[in-house]
Amino acid sequence: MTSYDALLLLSFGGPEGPDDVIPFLENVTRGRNIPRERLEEVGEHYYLFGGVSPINQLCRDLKAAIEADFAAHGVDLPVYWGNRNWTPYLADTVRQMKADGIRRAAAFVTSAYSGYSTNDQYLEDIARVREEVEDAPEIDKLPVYSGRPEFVEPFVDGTKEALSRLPEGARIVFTAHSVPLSQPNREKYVAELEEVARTVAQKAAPGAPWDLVYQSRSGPPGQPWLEPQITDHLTKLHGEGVRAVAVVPIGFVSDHMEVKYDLDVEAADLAAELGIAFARVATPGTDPRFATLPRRLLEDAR
Ligand SMILES: CC1=C(CCC(=O)O)c2cc3nc(cc4[nH]c(cc5[nH]c(cc1n2)c(C)c5CCC(=O)O)c(CCC(=O)O)c4C)C(CCC(=O)O)=C3C
Ligand SMILES: [Fe+2]
Repeated sequence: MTSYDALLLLSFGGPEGPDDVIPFLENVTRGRNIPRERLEEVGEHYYLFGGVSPINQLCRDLKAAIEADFAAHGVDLPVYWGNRNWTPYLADTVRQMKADGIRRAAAFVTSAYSGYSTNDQYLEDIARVREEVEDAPEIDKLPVYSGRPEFVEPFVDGTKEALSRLPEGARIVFTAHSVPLSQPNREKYVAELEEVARTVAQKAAPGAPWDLVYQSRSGPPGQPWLEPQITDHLTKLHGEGVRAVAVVPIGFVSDHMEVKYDLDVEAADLAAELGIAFARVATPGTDPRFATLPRRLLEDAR
């Protein structure tokens, strides 16, 4: 069906136990000017979960769901998995692909948006590893998919469901990972987030008020990042009399640590303190619609 002979699932990576946490954080932040205190703080988030990030199992599950979708639709392509920051490292995966005779792979990245952290940095990873591995297969990143219904629809259903559980007058609060204002292609990232937020709000609750806010900021205090942060925003909403929120993490494809800690622990605890009813909507994860997306993008790439 395509000129590709493999699909590569390309992700962020995360620690698999307490001893992995510091080396993982060092991998993520090498050369990126993140204060030591922030690293120690984030390390604690991982220790709270036994040093295991949810992201690796989420990738295994997504890989299995993609393989099942391929099998159900007669797509005879092997699926490989590699990460930027932890095992299985992309370089090792690419060596395995080469050993298996793969010549040209399409990469499906676990991030839906344009922007540096969300797209360009993954392109850099691919380019670097292809330099590193002699005679490496060609690897084309599949297009940004934030506008695709296979990504958006699970958020629509989740938002409807959350609103149905919350009292009247709930505010829809979309969240995404903050990035420095100076980051290349930040405008494209924000424009796509606004588009997804608008679409989900319109489909889930036409006319209902919504906000787009940010989370998981990590740079030095003086450096401007995208704002407001969800915690400040909850305090502000409380001041305006809002007593219920549906929090929709449109910036992410799976319920990994930034969702499990920064939303389900930190933001949820603050909401409880403020007396705000809080419902967090699931990310696409292994939603069957989302699992069809690599196949659909491959069909388009044909
Ligand atoms: C836009 C964006 C996404 C979404 C796109 C995508 O999904 O790829 C994302 C995802 C993720 N970020 C993750 C983890 C971390 N990100 C960090 C640091 C940073 N993230 C940034 C941006 C983003 N990050 C930035 C600009 C930094 C500053 C350093 C730098 O410029 O690179 C740090 C350092 C410590 C800290 O938080 O300060 C950690 C540990 C995990 C794994 C979670 C798990 O283990 O389950 C995931 C999926
Ligand atoms: Fe991050």
